[in-house]
Amino acid sequence: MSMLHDHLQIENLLKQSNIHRQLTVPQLVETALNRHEGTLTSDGAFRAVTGDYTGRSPKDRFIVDEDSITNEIDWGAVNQPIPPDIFDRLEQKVMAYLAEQPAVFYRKAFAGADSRWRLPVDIINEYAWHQLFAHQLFLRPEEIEGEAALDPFTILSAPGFKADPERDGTRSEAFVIISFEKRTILIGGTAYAGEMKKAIFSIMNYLLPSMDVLPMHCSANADKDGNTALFFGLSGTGKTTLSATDDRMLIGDDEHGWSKDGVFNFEGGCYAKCIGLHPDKEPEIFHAVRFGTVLENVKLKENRTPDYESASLTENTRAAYPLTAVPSAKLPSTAGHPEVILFLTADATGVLPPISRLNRSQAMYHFLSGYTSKLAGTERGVTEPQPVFSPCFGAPFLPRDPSIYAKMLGEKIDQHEAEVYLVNTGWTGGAYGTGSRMDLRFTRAMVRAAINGDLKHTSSITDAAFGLEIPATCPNVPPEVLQPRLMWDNISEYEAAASALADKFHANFTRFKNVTSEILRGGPVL
Ligand SMILES: Nc1ncnc2c1ncn2[C@@H]1O[C@H](COP(=O)(O)OP(=O)(O)O)[C@@H](O)[C@H]1O
Ligand SMILES: C=C(OP(=O)(O)O)C(=O)O
Ligand SMILES: [Mn+2]
Repeated sequence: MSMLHDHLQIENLLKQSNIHRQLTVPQLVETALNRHEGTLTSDGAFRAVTGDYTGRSPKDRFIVDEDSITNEIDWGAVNQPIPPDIFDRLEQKVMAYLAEQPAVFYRKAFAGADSRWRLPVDIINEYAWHQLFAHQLFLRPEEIEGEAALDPFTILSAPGFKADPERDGTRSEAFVIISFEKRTILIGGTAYAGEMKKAIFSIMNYLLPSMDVLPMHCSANADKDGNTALFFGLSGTGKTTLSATDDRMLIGDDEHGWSKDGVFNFEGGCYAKCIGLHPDKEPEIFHAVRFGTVLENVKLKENRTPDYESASLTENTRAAYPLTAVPSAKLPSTAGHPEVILFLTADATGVLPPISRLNRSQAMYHFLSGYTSKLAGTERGVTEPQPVFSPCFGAPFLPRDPSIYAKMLGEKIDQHEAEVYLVNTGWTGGAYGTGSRMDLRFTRAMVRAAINGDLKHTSSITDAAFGLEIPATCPNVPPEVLQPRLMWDNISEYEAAASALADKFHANFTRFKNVTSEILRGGPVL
């Protein structure tokens, strides 16, 4: 490393002759191909392979422990502290590393469709395809109006720079470190593109609550009259899949804010899982794979058509495309106050009903619990569904205490009289291994019925273990599918599994101190 680059500042780095600024999509694709960063597929998409890191690496993600934020961060396994001097040294090294690369890519982009809460993001990438990803996922300068209200953050991403844990103070060669005071995100050692967007999401999750906007790990869509639905869910539960449908306008597939005026997307694109992608089942996503789209870790056949069935590189194969690639997208991606809120959960025990209506207590209880499963691939080391309680259905991205977000959601639900449903997109007829994943067509029919109001006045059956109100009928869904106990071959096995899951809910909830009795009433009745 040359001494010349000691104490390099970001502004100086950006003045170097190796910097390519604001390249267009064709320039980025061409450059990435020339640099052998990936291949062109038969549909004109750009396919990249990331190597070792094919999902997020939560154990390598840190927040710099700085005076101005230390009392506001919910420190722990999700938000791991790292000292400022370690960050400073590593930042110098990463900048020196980038300064020595033959080419580095820079662009200005934005997060937040509503300018009042918009964050400018300066993105500096070692790889042209990462810059293409950033172009597609964040908002582009040419498609926004108004001055961004927030001060910018910078992403410095150098996947080829591997940290030395002994010397650099990281846990491994990979690191994702957020400094709120320096307004910088430092990424190295991993080429998984999702780290960039989820780091910006984490920053929005820190910044917005104090501005009276609720940041949410959810997708959103709306009908022509602006009636809005939100789909909360941890990775793989169906946010992207279920929000993309030809009868509603897509607002966004993953990250939104809810302000006093309605909902707005943070992003300018989608990041869809594409394992098993099929044009009949998920046409909007399938047809978004075209020139400009980034396919990440998708296996290609000999003739360069994507093999969506193959998980040989990872289960967590991805397509990154702009909202403009989705015909039903609403631009700019803002919408009214939600009327219907769906909590998506992928229950690997096969116990939770595929859809149930939640009263206020249950809505709060289930939002705080955030019960679901981590599905294979999105996080390093997860290879089969792993039951998890992830508060607010997004714990990995919440710098603050979950109760802050939950309180805001409760107030907004009350104010706007939103209806809340719990939707199990996971297993039925038995646990993972014996049962099967809920049929996507049925889930779509249930979601549609909930949004149309068809489930409001149907008679219902109260679930014996969880006290959840299960509609007795739903258009286009066989009635037995709605009742988990009827789907299991052996009722006593079902009952044992239900009671075991209820116990897990109770045990998990002890982590929340000072919750009201109203919220506690929303828990399992067993
Ligand atoms: N019943 C179901 N509901 C939703 N998704 C399902 C269902 N069954 C299978 N899937 C698959 O699960 C995955 C859901 O992933 P995705 O929508 O990308 O989740 P998220 O956006 O929440 O991370 C998709 O690959 C989809 O095809
Ligand atoms: C990209 C991710 O999330 P999602 O599956 O929700 O899009 C992720 O968790 O890394
Ligand atoms: Mn998604």
